[in-house]
Amino acid sequence: MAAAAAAVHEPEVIRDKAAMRAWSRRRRAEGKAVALVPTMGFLHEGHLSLISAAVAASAGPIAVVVSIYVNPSQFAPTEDLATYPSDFAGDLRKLAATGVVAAVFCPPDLYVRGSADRPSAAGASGGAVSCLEDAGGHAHETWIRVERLEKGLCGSSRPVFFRGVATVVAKLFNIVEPDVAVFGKKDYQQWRVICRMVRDLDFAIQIVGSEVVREADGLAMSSRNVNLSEEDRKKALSISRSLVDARTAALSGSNRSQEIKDQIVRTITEAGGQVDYVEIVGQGKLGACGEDGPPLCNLCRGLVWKGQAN
Ligand SMILES: Nc1ncnc2c1ncn2[C@@H]1O[C@H](COP(=O)(O)OP(=O)(O)OP(=O)(O)O)[C@@H](O)[C@H]1O
Ligand SMILES: CC(C)(CO)[C@@H](O)C(=O)[O-]
Ligand code: BAL
Repeated sequence: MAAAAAAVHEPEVIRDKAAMRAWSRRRRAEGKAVALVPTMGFLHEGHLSLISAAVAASAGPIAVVVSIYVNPSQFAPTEDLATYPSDFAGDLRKLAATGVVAAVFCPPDLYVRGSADRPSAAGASGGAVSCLEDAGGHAHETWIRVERLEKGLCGSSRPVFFRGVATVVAKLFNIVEPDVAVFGKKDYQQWRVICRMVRDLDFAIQIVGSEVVREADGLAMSSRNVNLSEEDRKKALSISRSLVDARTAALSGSNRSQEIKDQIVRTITEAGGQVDYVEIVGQGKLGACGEDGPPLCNLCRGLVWKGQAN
């Protein structure tokens, strides 16, 4: 017998901040919890798993909002803002097919821009640190910095990334006013930064961290995977392979974090990859684990690394 087709539910598309806030308030007045899944679009199964996690997080009626916004302030001018993949029509089809997404928030812009005839905060001669700071005048100038957690790991090669993420997520929280928000542990440092911001700034929002979704061959799903050539994709498999080996070493009793890190670097380098960093850290504070820090007990889930897509 054929399986019953999943219900398709066309989500409401909302582009305006005030309309989004009003929509959320109406859902709450109806007795529903509002769950937010922030994304930058070009959706894949990893994103859809966050939607399932949002539904699972709520005991009662829930209205799920997925935001699609490629946030310029988290990109350095040297990064790929202009070429970030997008397929809005495809995203809407995927969201409708889940049957559980009530609204898609896709604002054209979330920032107040300055006027070009007034000096830029970055200086008339440029010097912008993110893709947002090109406008000057009375442009956006308020930033959230999670001062310790934003440093190191991915923050070393992307010094304005977490400032941009924390600020845009706070803006999304203020606009959507969710009860629950879901983030992927693929971006492990990002998830921890957001948890800390929510704690420190008293946002009344439950933050859910959702497990990494991988392709059958182990590659973590990621929107930017579409940019990989067949050859690069094969090289990228060395990332998950090296992590599985690291976990095996840790589970079999190794407490030598430097050896484990060296082995990860070797596996990726031998496959033709270039390593930004490999660190073994505790899950909460993201501080060093192993020889220089606390014991390696959290290794299996606390590994954080950067290659493409954790
Ligand atoms: N494979 C995955 N498993 C679990 N969560 C994921 C996965 N991929 C993305 N997410 C989560 O989805 C949310 C939105 O991520 P985003 O839209 O940047 O997609 P992405 O695939 O991470 O893109 P990129 O290729 O830019 O890293 C984030 O919370 C991210 O951690
Ligand atoms: C959380 C986020 C949507 C903020 O722009 C982004 O960093 C992402 O998609 O991971
Ligand atoms: N999910 C990560 C978003 C970024 O790399 O900008």
